[in-house]
Amino acid sequence: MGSAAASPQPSGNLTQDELKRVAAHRAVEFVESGMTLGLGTGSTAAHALDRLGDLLRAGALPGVAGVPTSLKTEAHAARVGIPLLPLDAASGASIRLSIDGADEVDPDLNLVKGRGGSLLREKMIEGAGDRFVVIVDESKLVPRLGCTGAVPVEVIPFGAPHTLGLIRKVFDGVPGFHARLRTVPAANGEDSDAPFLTDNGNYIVEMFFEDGIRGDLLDISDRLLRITGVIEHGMFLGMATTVIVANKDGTVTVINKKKMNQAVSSTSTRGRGKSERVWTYFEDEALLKALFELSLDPKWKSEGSFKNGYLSVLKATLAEKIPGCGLTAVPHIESRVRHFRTKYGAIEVMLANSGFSWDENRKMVQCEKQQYEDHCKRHPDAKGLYGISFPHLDTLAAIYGKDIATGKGAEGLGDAISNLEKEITLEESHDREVEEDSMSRETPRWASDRNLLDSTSSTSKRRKRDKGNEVRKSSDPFLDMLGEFRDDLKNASNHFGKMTEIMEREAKLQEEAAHKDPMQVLQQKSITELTRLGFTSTELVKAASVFVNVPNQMTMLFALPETLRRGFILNMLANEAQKN
Ligand SMILES: O=C[C@H](O)[C@H](O)[C@H](O)COP(=O)(O)O
Repeated sequence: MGSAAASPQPSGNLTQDELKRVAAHRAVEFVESGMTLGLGTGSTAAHALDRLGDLLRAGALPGVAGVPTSLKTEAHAARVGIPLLPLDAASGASIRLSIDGADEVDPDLNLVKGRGGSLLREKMIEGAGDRFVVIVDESKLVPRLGCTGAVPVEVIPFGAPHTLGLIRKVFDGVPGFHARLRTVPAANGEDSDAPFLTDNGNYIVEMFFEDGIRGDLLDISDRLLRITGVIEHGMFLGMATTVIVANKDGTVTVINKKKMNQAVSSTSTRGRGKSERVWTYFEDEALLKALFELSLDPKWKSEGSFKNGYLSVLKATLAEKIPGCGLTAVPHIESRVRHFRTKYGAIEVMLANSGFSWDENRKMVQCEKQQYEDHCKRHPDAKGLYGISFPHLDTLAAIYGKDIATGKGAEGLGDAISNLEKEITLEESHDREVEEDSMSRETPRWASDRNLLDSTSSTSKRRKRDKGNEVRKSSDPFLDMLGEFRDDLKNASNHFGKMTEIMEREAKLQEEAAHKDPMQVLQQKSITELTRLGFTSTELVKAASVFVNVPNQMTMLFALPETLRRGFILNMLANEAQKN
């Protein structure tokens, strides 16, 4: 969509209202010209209305119209210039997208709405559309619906005390439950007897729970709706398709319902039962938090690998944090950890290639769709990442990449070693687990530089290399050389002082290379030179891609005086980045 003004940039110390605006502006990015929208109600949705109004007035979204979920929203939308439609057969069928706030969002993206009294029209309109995007600040995320305040129920005024009694019966015996008719505060701010009236002229019963609603929400919903005086309740079950969360630090997490449902491991563990399980956002968070904590404990992680039994520790932690979650060490947790490690690696591999970048705000990889699809043909682990938020990248980097953050060699060659170590650590971690479990399983294919450039390397080749330290050969000696070089870095990387060893080995490689094809020699020489010049592993890989396509760049590198070589490569990488 077009944009009349920039979305708010994330930063620290945002107020809750600013966070609401951040989420709202992000949601408006989903709006396209010609769309009929469901327009939500409340302080968060109000920011979306303002933003839409700005865009419409700037001529950015021709043909957009909205169906308001309340009288207040109707007035607001009219004020900011959003054309309005009533909810009739035509508009109901064509509502492409609704954007609205919520009072609570649970781990399954069920919502409590209606604390502003607009739940009935909201449910009608948002239920009629194709996509329902919910916008909240982080404070709205709850472990269970009903944790933070009232769950409203719209009832007809006739016989309201009687209906209230029937509602109470549904929760008979539930400790701490109570319900009351909502009233409007008197002018002096104190309680009054005047019932609150919805836009539809109805009353609201407010239900309160001590620690949220426990039990089957659909069943509870049915029981409430079977009460004749009840018109609708504020539990929006299974309706949200996307939830946009503005986090305290101003970053945004986009949780996609489809993605959550697809978030099952594609890995099969033979002989150990099915690993398929839908993980909620909160379960993922709890898992990664526990994994991170374990990674800090040398009893459970050392030399880049988690130790036997760590899955059981994770299981116990999750059982304590999320009672009743029923997550098992194998296959559930094992499979999910592997999923995260694989996707983390896949993202790292993508980001090492030109044309891919990381959108810190949306927490997703940015690239052209075609480029992504081509990449996936060579790197299937990257599938399922296009346009999907991956909020855990930083945590995973902290878990799997923290060993490299030794503070030594923050720049230059030390950095190159560290970065390479990071990838090697990931590979080691996987192999350790393969040994733990003799069952056959997929092997992540992301932990080798070779995969950055050549997808022809097979699992069996890697296994052979890993287990027997045999020298591997691929169809491309240049890539082999990169791999060997990496192995050497791995061996030497425990201490920066081992650089001499690496360079000696490099000299030997060069000597060996002298008997090879002149192009190979040049490639080896170039990579050694780039390493000497202090380029990181990511830069090395990018440069290698250029060298493969434009060998003259290597010739030019050595034609230049040493002092100019680093600048030359930086320039080459910058040009390459611009091209993509
Ligand atoms: O009736 C009110 C609506 O359901 C609102 O969407 C909900 O109460 C959230 O409002 P706010 O964005 O002001 O927190």
